[in-house]
Amino acid sequence: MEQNVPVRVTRGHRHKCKDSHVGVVYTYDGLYKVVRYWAEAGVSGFTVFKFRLKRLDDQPPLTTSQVYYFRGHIPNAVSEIRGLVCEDLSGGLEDIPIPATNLVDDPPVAPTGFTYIRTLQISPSVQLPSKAPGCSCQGRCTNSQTCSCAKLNGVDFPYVYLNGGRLIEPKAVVFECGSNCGCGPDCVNRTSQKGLRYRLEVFRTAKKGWAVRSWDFIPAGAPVCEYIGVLMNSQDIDTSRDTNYVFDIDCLQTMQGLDGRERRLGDVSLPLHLQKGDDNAGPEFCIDAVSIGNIARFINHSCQPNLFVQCVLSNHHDIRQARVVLFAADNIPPLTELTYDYGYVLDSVVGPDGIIKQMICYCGATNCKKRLF
Ligand SMILES: C[S@@+](CC[C@H](N)C(=O)[O-])C[C@H]1O[C@@H](n2cnc3c(N)ncnc32)[C@H](O)[C@@H]1O
Repeated sequence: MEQNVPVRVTRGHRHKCKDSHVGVVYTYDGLYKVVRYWAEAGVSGFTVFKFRLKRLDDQPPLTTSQVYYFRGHIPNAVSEIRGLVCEDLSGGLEDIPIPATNLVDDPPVAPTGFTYIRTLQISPSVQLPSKAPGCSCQGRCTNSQTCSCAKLNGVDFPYVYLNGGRLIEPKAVVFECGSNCGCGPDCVNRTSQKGLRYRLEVFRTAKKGWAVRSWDFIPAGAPVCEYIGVLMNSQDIDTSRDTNYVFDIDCLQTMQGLDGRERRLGDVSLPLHLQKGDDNAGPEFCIDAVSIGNIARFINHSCQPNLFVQCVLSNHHDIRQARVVLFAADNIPPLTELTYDYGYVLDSVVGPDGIIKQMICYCGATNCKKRLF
């Protein structure tokens, strides 16, 4: 205090959860200044020195509040869910129900205007690629020297058998086993094909519409969901209507990286045999989830996301129609909003009238670019 040296504060929160071995969760709360100290008798009669600390300005928001928040509010039953407006948005299609909550609108409304589907719908104008040959393994693929799908990924399987399968690192494209493979549904190289694993909730926000969070801890590298909608030719998209739910399938852009993705993924390039086509031509296919889609259509953008987009090939090997799967980029604590980087280049979105469109970003990240596009 006399030398005016700030101190770092770490707080411990008692937390009985299976993910904490010591029963305490620690959060770093930033730099504080000692503004006063004094001595008083403690509960056992000994003299105890006490210090009053004041948090310094211009620091990231406190994380302590998040710990208290998620500790108290993970419901155990439907009846405990505050602001429930729909018990299962998937209408029973997913193995785990997806409740929707709304504590923002008065009266609270449920998400409307779309139909939930679990698998991609194919627009009649889209020609599907021919099927990939597949490996000849049986049961589970375990030998990366003999599994032809593992070999396509380089030296080893892209996933490890941990928590139901986790991606070791982001890749240009992940080759999974598909319909012509000899292995079964438990194969680790089908990690992204196994449906939802976490209890996800769609919740209403004040400024971003609907959003998604998980009640469960999600470990880094775990698949969260696939972006599902209608697979369309990009040129068939009617730009005069809502294009906010259209995901361009562009593995080159995804991997060469834009802003947040670039930092996270580093210098990754597509395997040579997949580098065909004109890079500047733009994506040929997209997934339109405006009126038909799954949970992924509710996931918002963040300039500091906790999910990343991974292109995955399973039944065929045409990257223009790769599956788009969202994986956890970090260990994600329960009740944290799930987000990914939409990857827009600023001023790249032009309306049907030829005027550049802009959208304000409300992600709240310290490095927020302030605009989505
Ligand atoms: C794919 S939808 C995501 C779900 C959407 N919030 C909803 O209510 O259905 C994309 C739209 O969500 C909103 N959105 C997503 N991320 C946002 C952000 N960081 N800031 C502001 N709006 C955002 C924008 O309206 C965007 O066009």
